Amino acid sequence: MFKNIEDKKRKLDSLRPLKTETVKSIREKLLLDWTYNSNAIEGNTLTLVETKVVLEGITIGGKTLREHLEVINHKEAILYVEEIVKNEEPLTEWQIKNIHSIVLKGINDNYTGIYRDQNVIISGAMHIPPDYILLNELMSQFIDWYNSKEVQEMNPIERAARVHGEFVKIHPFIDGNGRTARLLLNLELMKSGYPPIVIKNNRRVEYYEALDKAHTIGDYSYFITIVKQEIENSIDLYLSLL
Ligand SMILES: Nc1ncnc2c1ncn2[C@@H]1O[C@H](COP(=O)(O)OP(=O)(O)OP(=O)(O)O)[C@@H](O)[C@H]1O
Repeated sequence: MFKNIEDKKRKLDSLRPLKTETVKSIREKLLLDWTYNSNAIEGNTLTLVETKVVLEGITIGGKTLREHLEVINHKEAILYVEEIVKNEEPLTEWQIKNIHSIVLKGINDNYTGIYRDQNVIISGAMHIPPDYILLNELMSQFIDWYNSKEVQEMNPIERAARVHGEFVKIHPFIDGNGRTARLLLNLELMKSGYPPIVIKNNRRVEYYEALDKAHTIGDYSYFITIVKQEIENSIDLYLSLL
């Protein structure tokens, strides 16, 4: 099921140490694409080029402060996730709250790193997130599940997809769940030596439908397929330039 990607990853690993300038430019590209697409999925109207300009420190006329902050915060959250990977830190509720705090910094400060105190629905989704009263218990179970032998022995690609899916199913925060889930997905992939992936805004509908399948009938195969395709795209980018 994962053989193709594992072969490609081996090919990439055999080229290590990778050329530093090439790696730097690919990282910059993925960082920009990831930030642009993840924010676009949740409704940010800045284009790819505008997102790049904002990351260079320039403001875009007519765009809200919130949209600018979403870009700046997302880049900072990626840098934070890279540090977690570098320091081999474990996944904990505390780390998830830290990532979320960066995503929403200056946007919704009353709720940064704090579980929701209200019930929510995900518009367009079949699944209804659990009652807020249950969140402490469910998030603690989520971490126990993650640390279980079954999950730790899973193929890292499947584990990353399920971490995203199970987290966003709980929907612990009032806002920013999607962006945090995509950061957790890449955190998990990067911990296992994979490059980060970009879930493209133009695949949004397919992505939502795949998550709906996972949440309603427990079938993760559709979502795992999307993750696999995007890993191949990221690895191909490296292989094409190295
Ligand atoms: N059928 C679905 N439709 C839309 N989103 C879904 C669906 N199923 C799961 N999701 C997940 O929920 C996220 C959106 O949740 P919501 O609309 O509550 O936004 P949010 O919590 O503010 O997160 P963000 O703004 O970062 O996307 C999506 O990005 C996706 O990960």
